[in-house]
Amino acid sequence: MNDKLSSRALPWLVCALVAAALYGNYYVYDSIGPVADALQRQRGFSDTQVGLLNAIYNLPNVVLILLGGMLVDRFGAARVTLWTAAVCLAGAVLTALSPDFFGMAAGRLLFGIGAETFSIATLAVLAQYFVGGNVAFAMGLALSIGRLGSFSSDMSPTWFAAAYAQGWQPPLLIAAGMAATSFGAALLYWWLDRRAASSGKGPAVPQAQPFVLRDLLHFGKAYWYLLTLCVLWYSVILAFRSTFSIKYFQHVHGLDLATAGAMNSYVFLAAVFATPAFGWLCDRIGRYAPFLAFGAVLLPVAMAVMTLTSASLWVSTALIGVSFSLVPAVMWPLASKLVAPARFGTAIGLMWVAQNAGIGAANLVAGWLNDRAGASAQNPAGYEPMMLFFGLAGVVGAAFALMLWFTAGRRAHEAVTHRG
Ligand SMILES: NCCCC[C@H](N)C(=O)NCC(=O)O
Repeated sequence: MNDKLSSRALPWLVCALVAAALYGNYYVYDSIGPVADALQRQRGFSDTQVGLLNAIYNLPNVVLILLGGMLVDRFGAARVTLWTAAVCLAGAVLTALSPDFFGMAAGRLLFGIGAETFSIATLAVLAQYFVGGNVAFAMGLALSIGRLGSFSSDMSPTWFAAAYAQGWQPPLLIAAGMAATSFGAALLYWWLDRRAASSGKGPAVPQAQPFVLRDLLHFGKAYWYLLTLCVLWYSVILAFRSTFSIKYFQHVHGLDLATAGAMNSYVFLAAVFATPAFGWLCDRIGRYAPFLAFGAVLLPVAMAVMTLTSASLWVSTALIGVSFSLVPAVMWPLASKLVAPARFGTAIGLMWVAQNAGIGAANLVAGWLNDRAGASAQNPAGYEPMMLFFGLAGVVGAAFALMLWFTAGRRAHEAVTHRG
């Protein structure tokens, strides 16, 4: 491998491949929402079953994320990225080809088992290759390309209208194709990493930082407020935007599938550009907690506008778009400021464990509420309990963000780096 490629271009080439792998992975994650209505009409799935297809992604990860972190430490980020991309591909193929609900759920389970560990491994890859600098920018960039995958999934009813016209299965086969692309990118990265390692030009692999239960005692109040916000905010945003929103737009606001998907997609599109921009802005002015609180408050406001007013869906979509761009841009850097660097792995691991439990539960509760109230195109009012549930969760999340701001996020607090 030539020296120039190793020293300058290699980290960015790795970043591009990781981003491409994340693109396919996020596309598959969001592929259920656009076919939710078709699954109900053509296969007779209830909303509880539709919710379960996404909940089953999260629930095993309540335990597996910790194991995934250990796998990355034990076998290295490159191998785990490749293995988990293969597991995700197998899951996506099984989901698309299954003749019944149980096979499909098994596919989504397999995909979930691979996907969250895959995400952790990709973060570890970037941390290794950008140890000399630009790590936050590289991570923000890769996350943005992942969001582009979510955007593409929501736009797929427009881009692949012919596939959607044939029913629920062709769109899921396209998702399986995206998983194959993600695997291809992971394979290419793994090959590049091996070549770099064998020529002595690979990244320095950092000392493993295992999950240490005792560390939790050292986290201050502000960390627990942030964790609670992380659980509630991601539960609302992902259970709503990635599972039920397209169907909700179709049934309650009378949009056709392509328009509903496009409306949902603008949230992700905004995040592609705005997340790194907000991150840059917060870094420049050195304030995080007020921006986090502002983003968190916008979510229940958007839910209220969507449910209680006759304002155009554009208004609530714009509000959710700002929230979806601002909160992740601030949450992860802020976490790194609230705990000592040596405990950062434990802090993030615990946030993702709780986050997965929350998103899984929110998908199940929302589906159950819709079924109980008979939510459908003929009974749009049946969606009200779900929206109330999401609204209340958003309000509690915003309250924790405000508490975080007032206890540990004032200007004087943020001027000093917390030592945890
Ligand atoms: N691929 C969608 C689920 C991502 C969950 C993951 N644990 C996470 O929080 N990623 C960061 C993000 O904002 O997507």
